[in-house]
Amino acid sequence: MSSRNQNRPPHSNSNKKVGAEEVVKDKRSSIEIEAEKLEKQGVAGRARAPLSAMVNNTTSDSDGTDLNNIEFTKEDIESLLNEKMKKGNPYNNKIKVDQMVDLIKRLKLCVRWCVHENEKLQSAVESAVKKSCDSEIEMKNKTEELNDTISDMRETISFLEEINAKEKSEKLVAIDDNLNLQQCNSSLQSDLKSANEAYRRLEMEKAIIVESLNDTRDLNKELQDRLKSLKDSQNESIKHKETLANELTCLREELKKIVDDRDRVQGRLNAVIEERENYIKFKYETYSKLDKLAIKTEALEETCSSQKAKITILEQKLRVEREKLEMADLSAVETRAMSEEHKRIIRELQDRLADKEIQVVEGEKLRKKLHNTVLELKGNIRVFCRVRPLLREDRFETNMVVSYPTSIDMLDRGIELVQNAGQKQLFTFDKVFSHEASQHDVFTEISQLVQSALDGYKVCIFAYGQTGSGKTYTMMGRPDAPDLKGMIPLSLEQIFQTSQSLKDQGWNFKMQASMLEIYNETIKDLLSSNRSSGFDQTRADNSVHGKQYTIRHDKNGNTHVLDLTIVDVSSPNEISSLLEKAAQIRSMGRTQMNEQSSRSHFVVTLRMCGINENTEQQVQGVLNLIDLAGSERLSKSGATGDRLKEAQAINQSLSSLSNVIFALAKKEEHIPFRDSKLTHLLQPCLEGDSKTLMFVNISPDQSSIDESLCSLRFAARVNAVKLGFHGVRPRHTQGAMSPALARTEKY
Ligand SMILES: Nc1ncnc2c1ncn2[C@@H]1O[C@H](COP(=O)(O)OP(=O)(O)OP(=O)(O)O)[C@@H](O)[C@H]1O
Repeated sequence: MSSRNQNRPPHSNSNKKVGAEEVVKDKRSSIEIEAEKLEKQGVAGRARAPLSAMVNNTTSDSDGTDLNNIEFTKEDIESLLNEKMKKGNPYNNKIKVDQMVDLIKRLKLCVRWCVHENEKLQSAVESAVKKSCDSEIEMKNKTEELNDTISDMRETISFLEEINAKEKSEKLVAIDDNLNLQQCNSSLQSDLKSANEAYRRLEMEKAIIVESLNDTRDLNKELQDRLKSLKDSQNESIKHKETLANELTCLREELKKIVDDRDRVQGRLNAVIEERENYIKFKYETYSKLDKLAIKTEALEETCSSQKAKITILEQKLRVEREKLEMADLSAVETRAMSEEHKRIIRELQDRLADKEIQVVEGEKLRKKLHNTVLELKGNIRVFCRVRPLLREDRFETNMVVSYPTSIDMLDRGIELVQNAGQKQLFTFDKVFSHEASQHDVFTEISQLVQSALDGYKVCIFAYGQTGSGKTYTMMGRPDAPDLKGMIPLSLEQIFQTSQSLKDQGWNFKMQASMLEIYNETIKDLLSSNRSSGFDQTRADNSVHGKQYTIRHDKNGNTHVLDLTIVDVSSPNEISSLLEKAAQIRSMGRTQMNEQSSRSHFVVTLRMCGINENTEQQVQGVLNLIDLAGSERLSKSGATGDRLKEAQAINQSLSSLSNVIFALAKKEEHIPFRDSKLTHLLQPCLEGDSKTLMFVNISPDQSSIDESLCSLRFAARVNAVKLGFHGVRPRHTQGAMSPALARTEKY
């Protein structure tokens, strides 16, 4: 500001100008006065030319004098005006005139110079006024520009102030959040200080600009008032403008620097914020880890303290135990000696126990051998008699026609048939089951026989009796009641269970099942996949295909029905489903004696082949389970047509069985096995190499007394038949231990 004031033109210059004007005025007035004087003196006749004409003669005189090269001072003019005529000859007019002319000439020249100078001044004033106007307009424009610049600067300043405030708040937050960032914050604060300084400088510059603007305005007024000083003022203004422009440039540069600084600070601030966020994240993670570590440390400290306590206790215990040990060491030798003695006794006892176990096994073997020998020596077909209870159909019957002798030798072996006259006919069998005997009671008696099949024997169990006497009930049970399973399903289940338990002893059994019926002297395959279920379908199948199955017996006494379906079975469930299938297909019909009468002989055969992988023993057993069709008296049954034909066929095959039995009983040479399919099939069972059991089923009602008597007589004959297999052993080597004999714990 001072410099600008210093640059301002001093007022003395304008005073000088004013002085010059006064000098000109003075010159003009003095010239005019001199001219008036000359006119008065009459010596200025030639100088009376109009003043304006002299004035108009600007640059050169009429005599060619260049006015620019001439300069009259005030003293020159005053001396010229005060010049008097030189004293000489007062009468010499010529000299006086010449002097006058010379003076006039000089005066004229002086006047012309004055006029010329006046014109120059006037043109200078006009150009100065014009320049002043131009300068004023220019100043106005510059003033506006400066005003715009100032408003821009103000906006920039307010923007910078906002940024400043924001930066300040962010800095404060950063300072609060993180003390570690104080260093960064201090640098930011220094940046902020520099920004504030720049801002203050800008403020000062702004005040300077405002002041200079005011000065410029004052100057402008002064220039208007004092036109003479315009040139200097203009120069001054130009200089001032240049200065302002320079300052503006400087300000812009500074502003640019500030913006750059601000961007840099912003970048650093962003980096600081990012660093701060990372730090906060790291801080939280560290805190959580620290918390976990603190928890773990606490837990470990607790564990340590508890462990220490335990260690202390254990150390105490250890001391006590050591003391005890020391005490115990003293008696250890004695104890060891006692222990050795005890061990010796235990070893002796174990040896004796093993010997006893071997003796038990051998004893059991012997018992089984003797049991089988007794059975074999007995030599006849065993007969069990079973009486069924009275049924609802027998409701008109009041008394049973059977009774059971109670003497000791007859208990469970004798049965009496009470005839009309009260006469009792006694029959004895290997076992008699009263009408109260359950399926379980019956099976308990045959289970050992069934078991013989697994030992390699051929076993045959069949049920004989008049129709409706309980053969199917005994052999198959009731299909709708699992608790009333008959001998066939119970026997097969036992075979599978026992074969499973024998696996522990190294026995592996392969089972094969076949099921057939003999209907009207024709064999029918009940497991054939070609036939569907149903009585009628069976007949149709047979009639269509008319397949004849041939019965063959090999030299080992095994029976083969050629082309018969043989199914490998490995579980009781499989055999149960086969039984179910066969029972559905089996020929059944209604007779007067039985609602569901078996119209065929039903034969289930299970072949079992056992191999002991430990002893390499092999056994082959066969279990035949047969439910025979019921005999009936044709006159009583009232059967006709197909039923009559069926009944005749049944009776025929049963009488063939009787004939075979009678022939065997009489030891005839020819045994008519081939008279019927049934006897042909049963030949090996009746000939010898089998253990055969016959159930004779009895109806206890009065109306069946004759059939019951026939059945009992027939059974008695069967019971008396001596089979010719004395001394015959099962298929495995004589004397070798069979699977059943090996099962010492069970039998
Ligand atoms: N021990 C018994 N306990 C209860 N009911 C029995 C007994 N024995 C047989 N029955 C019943 O007597 C009826 C005739 O029995 P089952 O069908 O077994 O005789 P069956 O001798 O097979 O006759 P068929 O020769 O005509 O086939 C059936 O209803 C059966 O349930």
